[in-house]
Amino acid sequence: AAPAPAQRSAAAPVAPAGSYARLHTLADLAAQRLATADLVAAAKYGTDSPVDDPAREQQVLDDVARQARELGADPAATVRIFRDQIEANKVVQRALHRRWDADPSQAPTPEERPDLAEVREEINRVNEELVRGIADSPSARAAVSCRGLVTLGALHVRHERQLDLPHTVALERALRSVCAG
Ligand SMILES: O=C(O)C(=O)C[C@]1(C(=O)O)C=C[C@@H](O)C=C1
Repeated sequence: AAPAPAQRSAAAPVAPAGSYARLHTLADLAAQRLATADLVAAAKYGTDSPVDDPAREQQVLDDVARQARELGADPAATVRIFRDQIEANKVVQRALHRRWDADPSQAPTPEERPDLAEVREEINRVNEELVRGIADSPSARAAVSCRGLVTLGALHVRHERQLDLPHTVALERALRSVCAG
C-alpha cells in the first residue's frame, strides 16, 4: 500500500519551488552591499568620519522600511535584515582599517579617497534591490529549509565572487536573520 502522506505542520512550512534561487539572490545582494564597505572604509580612512554613523543608519532603516511598505512587504523583517547588513558592513570596514593601520603601504592615499556621498548612492541602489529581494522571498524565508539553503547560497556566492576571509565572515553576519521567525 502507498504510504500515508506526511503530515505538514503549518509552523514548519515546506519551501516552495524556487526558494534556493531567491535565497541565493539575497546572499548575492548582501555580498554586493558588502563590496561597498571597501569603498566606505577608504572614504573614511584618515578622515574625521567614524565607522559608526548612527544618523546615516537611521536614515537607511527608515528608507528601507518605507520601501518595504510600498511593496506590501514586512517592514519589521526588512529592518531586522538591514540591521545585520549594517553590522556586517562595519565588520569589513574595521578589518580594513586594522589592516591599513598595520601596513600603511596598503592604505589608500588621500588622492585615492572615494567620495562618501557617491558611495552612499551606490549603497542606496543595492538597498533597493535588497528590499525587493526580501519582498519576493517571504515563503522561502519562512520555510524550515531556509537556514540550510541560505548557508548553501552563501557558500556559492563566496566562490562566485572569490570572497576573502573578512568578507566571508561579514557575509555570514549579514545573513544571520534572513530566515523568518
Ligand atoms: O554610510 C556609511 O557611513 C557607512 O559606514 C555604511 C553603513 C551602512 O552599512 O549602511 C555602515 C555603518 C554606518 O554606521 C552607517 C552606514
